[in-house]
Amino acid sequence: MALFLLIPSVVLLLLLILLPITRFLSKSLPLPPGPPGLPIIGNLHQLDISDLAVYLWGLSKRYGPLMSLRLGNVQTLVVSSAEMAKEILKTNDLVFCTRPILTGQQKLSYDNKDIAWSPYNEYWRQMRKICTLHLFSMKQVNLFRTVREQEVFDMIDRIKTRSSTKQAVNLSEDVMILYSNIICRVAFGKRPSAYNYRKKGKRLGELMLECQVMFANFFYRDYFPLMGWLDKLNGSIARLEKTFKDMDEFYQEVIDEHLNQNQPNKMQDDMVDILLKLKQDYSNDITFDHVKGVLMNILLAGTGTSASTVVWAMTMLIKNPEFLKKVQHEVRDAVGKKGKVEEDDLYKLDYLKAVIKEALRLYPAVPLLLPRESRDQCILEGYKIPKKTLVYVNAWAVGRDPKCWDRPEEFDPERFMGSNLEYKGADFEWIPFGSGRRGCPGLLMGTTAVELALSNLVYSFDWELPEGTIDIDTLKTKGTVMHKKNELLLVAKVP
Ligand code: HEM
Repeated sequence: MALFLLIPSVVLLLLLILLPITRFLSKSLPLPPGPPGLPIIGNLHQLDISDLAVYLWGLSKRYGPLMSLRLGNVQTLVVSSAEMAKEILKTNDLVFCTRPILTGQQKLSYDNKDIAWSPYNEYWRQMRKICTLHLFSMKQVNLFRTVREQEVFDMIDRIKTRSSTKQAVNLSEDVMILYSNIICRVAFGKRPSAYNYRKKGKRLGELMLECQVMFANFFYRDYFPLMGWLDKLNGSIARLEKTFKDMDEFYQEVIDEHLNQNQPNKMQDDMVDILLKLKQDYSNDITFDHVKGVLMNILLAGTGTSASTVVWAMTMLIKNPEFLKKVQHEVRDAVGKKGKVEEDDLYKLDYLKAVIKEALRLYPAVPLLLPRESRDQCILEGYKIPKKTLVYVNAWAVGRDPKCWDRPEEFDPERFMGSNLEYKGADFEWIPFGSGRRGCPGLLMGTTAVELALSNLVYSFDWELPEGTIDIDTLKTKGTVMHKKNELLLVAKVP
């Protein structure tokens, strides 16, 4: 009996002694190394935001795969190797699975009532579970198959018309139109052009662009809480309010249209219908603001990411014609003279999938993933990571980690042939969709739409550089989604 009482007492005593010691030790541990900064602003003045992922990758070669920066008041960690990405996204996922509160994102997500920018909490857990089941599941993705096929075949027809005049095709523009059409039809039941009649308001495409600008905008209050007044003074807050109001009017119009049972030409069960049904079923938890927040995620997360992936894949294929030939051979062989690639054919196209994976390794659509924030203090590799540290996982750098990739700068789809690297994010040397609790829930929807478009592009045309063009540049845009900066202009020839 005495022993029965003695053992727990000893354990308790040890805990009482050890806990303060570990706390003390972890407090005295250093932060990960990083470039020295200036008082008050820290490293903010050094950041080259025109090509942030590449700039941070360069710095990490000097300071290591766990690198500290101080952005104004905000302690920041940049992660640049597969090994350390695994520490953040898997081993310590529960510590790093919340998002920072950022002014632009907070406003445009109705106070984080969305999925992407919501902090990690009970609301997010429920909403993500519900949306994964009802919006992003395989069953749901399959339901929208006809929309994807119609839109891709329409794009191919448009390119065919232009190819007969030998005009160069602006693939960046065509592919962006394609994915805006697909996402709007899947989400609202209509193409975006249906909303372009708006006289007072802006067109939907312009509005979406404005949201992206606001997401990437520098708000003083995010880094210097006492200097938020500067955001008012320089007009950032007024611009954000205006963007919010325009978007809100748009969502409201779409919702009113869906609530009106008599609307003409209505497609059955688009995403707004599903969200409105969920709002009814979970009337205590889901409001119109939640519906609008999730709509914002679908609109903005689903278009640019897929479009940039197709454009980078085509850029890489044109720059490496031997791989273009191989992938054309695979697709044309598998599909024969049918005239188009349908979704049923995609399972036969291993080489095409390898091309897309390799393009995503070298040009991940979201090169710094979405930022995370630590929910608690934690120790990594003997360094202290304080609570509320802003965390960037640099997928651009991870995809080029020489410890994981042979000839990392070379485009070679064959490295993915026969490899079991999967999209789901379990392999940390390749994380274009992130991983763990906050990994991309739209992965299946995104990859299916990318595979269908790319396979039809290489099946239907032979591609050449326009006359007088010697090579294609790989300059990138700034912002969360990394597009090719200069539009991809190519000549399409019907074989
Ligand atoms: C090629 C296409 C796509 C790529 C490369 C991509 C990539 C990503 C990445 C890197 C993240 C951040 C993951 C992290 O922090 O670990 C993300 C999050 C997210 N993506 Fe995607 N995405 C794509 C398509 C889509 C589509 C089609 C949708 C929906 C229509 C979507 C919806 C979302 C949402 C809602 C989140 C936030 C998840 C959360 O915070 O819980 N994505 N995506």
